Amino acid sequence: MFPETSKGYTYEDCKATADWLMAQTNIRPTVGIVCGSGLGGLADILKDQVAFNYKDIPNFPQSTVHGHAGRLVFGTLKGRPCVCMQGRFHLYEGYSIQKITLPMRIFKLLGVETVMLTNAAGGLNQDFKVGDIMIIKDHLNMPGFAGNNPLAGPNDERFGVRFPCMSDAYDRELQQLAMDVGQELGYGDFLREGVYCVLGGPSFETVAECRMLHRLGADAVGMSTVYEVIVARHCGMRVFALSLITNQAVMDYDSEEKANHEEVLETGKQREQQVERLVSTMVTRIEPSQLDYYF
Ligand SMILES: O=P(O)(O)O[C@@H]1C[C@H](O)[C@@H](CO)O1
Ligand SMILES: Nc1nc2[nH]cnc2c(=O)[nH]1
Repeated sequence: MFPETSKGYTYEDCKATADWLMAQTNIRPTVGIVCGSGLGGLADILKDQVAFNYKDIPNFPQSTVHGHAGRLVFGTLKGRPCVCMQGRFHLYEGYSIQKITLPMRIFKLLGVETVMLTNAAGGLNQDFKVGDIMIIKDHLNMPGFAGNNPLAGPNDERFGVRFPCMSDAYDRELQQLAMDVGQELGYGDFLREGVYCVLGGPSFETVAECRMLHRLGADAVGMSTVYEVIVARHCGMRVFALSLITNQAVMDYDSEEKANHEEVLETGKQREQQVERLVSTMVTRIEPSQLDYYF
């Protein structure tokens, strides 16, 4: 009933999944949220929850990474209908790039207008500290340089154009909103902005790689988000993204530091509440384009 094609999923496959979800809940989300490693608690702030395990959703992959629960949660945030991925998919889990970005097209078909993505990342900018929240203003798509792009393959114009622009990928009004909300909440001391660089993972970076990425203009390095951003922008959704700097990238051969997933999850736990408040306050200030939504 829900076949996977060699090129990924067709429009009809995505629609079948969206229709299946809409038949199970009458919440019609205008905001879609993606939780990064250790930030799954974001989903818990939704009220009136209707949640689905990924394994029960037609076409959905499974979460295989510790810190990614594997649930799609519908609910409301101060009356705003939202959908939240409590756990995302990564290339290094062995899924195709089309498969890990499938939820963005399903968001679109559910009626989502704004996507808010979070991730855990290593800090390359020497002014950044562990626990800083970096508002992403741009990205470096390293796998993309080698042709690994989620839009490779036949283009379906029902989703978007063949050659989408990416110079405006990260919505500037939403970046400003994040800065304003962050200041109001008293987060000024740990709120930053910068460029996120994606690598394939799952191995963390060598010292030489970190030095190179920093020189190329990256402020933080991670293993996700960029592919979702490309697919979300292709189908016309507004995008906001942030990185929680969970560890300092190792830039020095004398350093005793070793990047590890436990530290990533631990930093996530320590900053989860602030990330939740930032995102939830932003959501309450984002105006949906149509006001006749219901839930
Ligand atoms: O899903 P995100 O990008 O937050 O996860 C990061 C990258 C790896 O999956 C993991 C490494 O600790 O955290
Ligand atoms: N690639 C990469 N991903 C991360 N996710 C969290 N920390 C890191 C890091 O240092 N490097």
